[in-house]
Amino acid sequence: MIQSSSTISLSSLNGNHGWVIQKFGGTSVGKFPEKIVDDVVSLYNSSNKIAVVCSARSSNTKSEGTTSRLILSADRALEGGNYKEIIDLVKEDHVNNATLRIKDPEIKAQLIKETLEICDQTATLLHAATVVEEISYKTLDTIISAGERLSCLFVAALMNDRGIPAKFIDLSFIIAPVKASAMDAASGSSAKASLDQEFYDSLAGSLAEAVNKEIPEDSNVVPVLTGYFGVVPGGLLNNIGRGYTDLCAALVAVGLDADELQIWKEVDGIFTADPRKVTNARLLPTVTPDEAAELTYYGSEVIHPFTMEQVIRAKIPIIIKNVENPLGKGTIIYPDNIGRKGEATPPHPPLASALLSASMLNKKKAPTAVTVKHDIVVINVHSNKKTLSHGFLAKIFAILDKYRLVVDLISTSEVHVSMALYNCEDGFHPDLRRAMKELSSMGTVDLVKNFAIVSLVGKEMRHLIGIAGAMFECLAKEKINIEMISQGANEINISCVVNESDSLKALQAIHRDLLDEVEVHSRVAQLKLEN
Ligand SMILES: Nc1ncnc2c1ncn2[C@@H]1O[C@H](COP(=O)(O)OP(=O)(O)O)[C@@H](O)[C@H]1O
Ligand SMILES: N[C@@H](CC(=O)OP(=O)(O)O)C(=O)O
Repeated sequence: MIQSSSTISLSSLNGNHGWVIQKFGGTSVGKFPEKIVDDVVSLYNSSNKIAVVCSARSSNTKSEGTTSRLILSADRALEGGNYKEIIDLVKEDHVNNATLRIKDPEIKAQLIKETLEICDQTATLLHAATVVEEISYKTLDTIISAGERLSCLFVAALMNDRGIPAKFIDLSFIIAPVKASAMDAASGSSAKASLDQEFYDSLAGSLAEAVNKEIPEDSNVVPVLTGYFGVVPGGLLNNIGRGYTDLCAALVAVGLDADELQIWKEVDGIFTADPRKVTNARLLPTVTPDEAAELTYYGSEVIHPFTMEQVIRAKIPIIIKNVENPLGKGTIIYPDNIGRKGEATPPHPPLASALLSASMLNKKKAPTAVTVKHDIVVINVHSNKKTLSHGFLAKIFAILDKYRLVVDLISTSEVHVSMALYNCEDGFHPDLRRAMKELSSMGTVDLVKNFAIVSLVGKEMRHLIGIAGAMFECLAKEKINIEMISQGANEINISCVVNESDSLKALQAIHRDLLDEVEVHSRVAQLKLEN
């Protein structure tokens, strides 16, 4: 295979031939597994040692994928419903996939046998849950682990089938179980659970050990690691959430002291806006970890936010690339003020900017991207106290905390609080209803749905006076009503809540006025003249 310089990993360009970690999402495994093997893994494994980390298979969208099905099966088991039909769907999907895609009869038979075993073990676990009428976070995590085990068994089999020697490595048991005390068990919590840096460092070490044990140093066998990495304190789903495979890949990269972490998706990288919604959206060559985290949190699911801290601490760059376009340059996520492994720290920003031409400066001082988070509800609480009550906010947060509700945006006065929260249910999530009931003891409470959060993100926005005004002026011009406004404490995000029905118009108008290249130059020059 011919390699253009843009396709070779950054590490091999630097003359290193160390580990490169490649993470593949569930929809890529579902839709293009042959491309993963033939076009991506084979492109890199002549120049680097490759470790592959995969998520559970989704044949269409993530919400219909294996992890979502397994979570549904657990819900069904708890309600005493028919969990078996869900497991049968998972079984059928994986057996059909193996039958269709694996050519070698021996590899195929072994894969189908192991697939059936995992599905049967999961059904047994679900049956046990129906008997005890309870599913602990550990049980739920073990149920969802089936997704990554099934998917990685398949990917390893496909690689072997297509001539790339590969070995399946199950990371489900990498973490020693945290023994819950009788008191923890009674309160349903795991008080000693702590996902601190010490935990992550030791986990990264264990992940590297698992790889080194299975793959000898001079071997060309590609380890295929389950993106599920065991029962973390407090639960993987509970404490890290969906998208945990990115974090797994990051910790593998840290443990193996990799030269880079590649996150393979179905888009060319990170764009100035969702390219499906904004035709002029531009691919960004680089973004900082803070920008990537804000974009993910506010609707552009680029990378799990916990991933960045771990790899950047180890000075490992992250590259987002497209499985369908492996020759593309992708987007590099790395801070602009920290040197990469083996490199000196780059010049301090003022010195760096002094070297840039005036036109480049104009280009730099613009927002980076605009994003929309859908399925937002707004809760308004109006205190019934006639005088200032210092416990008002504390009480509200205690109630939200009790129901594990996360507030995306908040605006407050002494007696009034408006909060925007994510709610993906058709109606309202039961915990949201319960919280509303408790909040109503404090005053008048109303809950309104069908909103979206529109966020403008960019590290340069800290120094761009007038940018908030420009964003809101743009929305006013489009006659879009703004329900709430907030500027993130980190100053790289300005967000507002608008009606869901206006969200696409808002996204496109903000991109046109503040991110389209031609518009940005004149708009930013105008902001400078005004100040
Ligand atoms: N700013 C953005 N840049 C790139 N993709 C974005 C952006 N905002 C939203 N998206 C959407 O995020 C999705 C992420 O890519 P995809 O590979 O499908 O996700 P996953 O790997 O999680 O299954 C794409 O469908 C893309 O349209
Ligand atoms: N399968 C898991 C973990 C994951 O990371 O998925 P993905 O890489 O497809 O976003 C989930 O759906 O949450």
